[in-house]
Amino acid sequence: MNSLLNLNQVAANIGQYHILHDISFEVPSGGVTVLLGRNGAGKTTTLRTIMGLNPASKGSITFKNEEISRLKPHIIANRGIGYVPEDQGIFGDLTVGENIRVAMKKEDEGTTKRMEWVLELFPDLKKFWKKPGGQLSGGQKQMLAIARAYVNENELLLIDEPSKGLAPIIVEKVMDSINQMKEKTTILLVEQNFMMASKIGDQFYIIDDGQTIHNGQMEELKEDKVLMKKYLGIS
Ligand SMILES: Nc1ncnc2c1ncn2[C@@H]1O[C@H](COP(=O)(O)OP(=O)(O)OP(=O)(O)O)[C@@H](O)[C@H]1O
Repeated sequence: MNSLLNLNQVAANIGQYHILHDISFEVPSGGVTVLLGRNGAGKTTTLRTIMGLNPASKGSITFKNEEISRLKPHIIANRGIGYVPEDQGIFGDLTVGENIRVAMKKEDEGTTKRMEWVLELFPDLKKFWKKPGGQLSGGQKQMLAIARAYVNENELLLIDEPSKGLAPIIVEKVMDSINQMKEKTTILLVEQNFMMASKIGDQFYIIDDGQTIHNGQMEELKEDKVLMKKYLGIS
């Protein structure tokens, strides 16, 4: 098993509700793996389950061939998985610089280099370094959320719907940035915007009603109108 992350028959509950029934997929090292599916299919819950925020009730989750499904979220994060949640998780009262600093796990050369790189990628963050996070535009908040995860020495980034609520032109910008980031780290992306996902994704898994039901290369999916209509509602 050479995949970076592997989920095998994972189930998870939220309170009394069985939300994930059978999630199985692999994320190879490098590139972008995309989780697709309709609203409420279980994509966000899958990412939360990987992070231990919503622990798995059954099945196995391995990261670099080690079982992580029974570990606490901060331990999982320290193993090298960064998480950009759907609500971005930035501090509205802290400046851009402070938001990045509090996210840093180390202040070493590697962290400094990654920070410099990500500030080149998102020049707005440099420009608004002293501005409170709460006063940024939607796109800038998304860039800040991604930068906070990227500055740490992670081998895998989980990014939940980065296009959500953003204007098309800003979506393009965020997409270009993730495309550049994929040269440096492995990305597991949840995305409803199929156009965006298909441009940057290498392989995909479709989740429906808490189960992984189909997977393949993104190039193939673009040609499969029947599948897109049936599970993604795209015609
Ligand atoms: N706190 C909660 N309590 C009860 N049910 C929940 C809770 N959070 C999510 N769910 C349910 O779990 C299911 C999966 O939700 P999830 O957010 O993982 O879906 P998703 O595929 O990410 O969709 P979306 O893009 O709409 O967020 C949905 O039916 C949702 O209603």
